Amino acid sequence: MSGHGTPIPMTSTPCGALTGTAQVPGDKSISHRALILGAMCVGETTITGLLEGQDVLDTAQAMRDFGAEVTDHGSGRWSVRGVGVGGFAEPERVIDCGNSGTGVRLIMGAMATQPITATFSGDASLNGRPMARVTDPLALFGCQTVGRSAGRLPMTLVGARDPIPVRYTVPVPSAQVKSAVLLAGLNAPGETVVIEQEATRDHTERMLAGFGAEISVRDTDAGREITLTGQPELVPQHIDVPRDPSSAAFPVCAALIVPGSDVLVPNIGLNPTRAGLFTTLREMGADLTYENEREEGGEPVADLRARYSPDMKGIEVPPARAASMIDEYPVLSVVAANATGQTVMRGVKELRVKESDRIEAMASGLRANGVTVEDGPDWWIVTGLGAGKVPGGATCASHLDHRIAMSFLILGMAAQSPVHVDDGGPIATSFPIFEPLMTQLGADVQRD
Ligand SMILES: O=C(O)C1=C[C@@H](OP(=O)(O)O)[C@@H](O)[C@H](O)C1
Ligand SMILES: C=C(OP(=O)(O)O)C(=O)O
Repeated sequence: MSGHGTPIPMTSTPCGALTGTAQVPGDKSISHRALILGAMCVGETTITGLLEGQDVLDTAQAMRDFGAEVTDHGSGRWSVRGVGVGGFAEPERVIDCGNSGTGVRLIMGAMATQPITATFSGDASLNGRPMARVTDPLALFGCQTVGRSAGRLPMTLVGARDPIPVRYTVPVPSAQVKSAVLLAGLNAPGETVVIEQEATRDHTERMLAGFGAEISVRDTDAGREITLTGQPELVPQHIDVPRDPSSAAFPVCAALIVPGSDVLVPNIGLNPTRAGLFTTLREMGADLTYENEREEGGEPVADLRARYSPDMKGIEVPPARAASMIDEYPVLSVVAANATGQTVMRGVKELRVKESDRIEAMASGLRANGVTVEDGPDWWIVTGLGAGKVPGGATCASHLDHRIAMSFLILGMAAQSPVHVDDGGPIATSFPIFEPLMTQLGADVQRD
């Protein structure tokens, strides 16, 4: 959904202990992929636990625009009657991906090797994000792009009539770029090979295998090499979407910094390409345990239990861990402000090209609330004040970025004075039940 409604200013007031169980919604990355791959099968894919956040709803609408039948059966149950690999219809209107980088980049990949033309756009945040990282490799398949010179949306893609498979080394650590190339490779004859120097979330590879594609992964000196055989007949699946570790991060971090808290966050996927935050928090001394560890649908899953941890210490987060916690640095910086010593985060320049420049957004909001932050092109350092010592009291800009808005609301729960955000509207893109869920745990989060 393009554009953005009236801003929703919000305030988080310091609260008493957070307690109870937090049932966070389905994984956003997996939800997008389930809809897109469902649309590329002949037959009906069924999905349970789909995240019904705006980002995913925009992908559902896009799949309808490309000819798939996407039905909402209520309570997170959805079905997709797909059109098969190479069967996308030419959309009659602009594909509006709203706020979602994952949505637009994966869908561009999926249509790039089909003989159709589509125009893509989004909100002011998405239209400011780099797209050449996707259109460059898609050009190798024979897909043409017409658009703004800076490689920004809106832009039109003319899909390749006779696609050729590619061998491509992803130049930035990005699961979205990797996935776009793999989805384009689906409709190219022969083998498409993607090499990533740093491992990023592997949901596309896992799901392609689940849908019956021939895909193999091996570790080489150049990195992780993924080989996909094009033009398979994908087989419809049932997908039970696990709960999102990136959403779980918010109640977990809140519990660690609010005195007396004890919160259970059940059924969280702990795929190693996603779980870096939890490892980091434990290294900082967080009382965070994995209960009932098990495997579900080939993924490691556990119930997370987070308890107030007043003695956390800042650490240097290993840069090699960045990809596995890339969306969690904003909320980590809030925990870091409530720890003692410095938390050093390096190798994170990708944070500057998310829904906002997340280093800049967090650094300026934290400073306004009394926290010392230093930053450079691909690093930032938060100097912790210790448990409960953040003054708070400031209004922070969310810059159309859900994770920034939620992070500052978490900051307010453990600060000395309330913290305000200028617009909580973007929270609905990934975590539409954030407010009631946090309130039910005992937080005081209000719309102004
Ligand atoms: O593939 C995905 O589902 C995602 C990949 C990451 O983006 P990049 O690929 O740009 O790192 C992440 O930040 C985003 O929230 C979801
Ligand atoms: C970066 C994110 O999403 P996207 O790139 O899909 O907009 C996110 O959810 O934090």
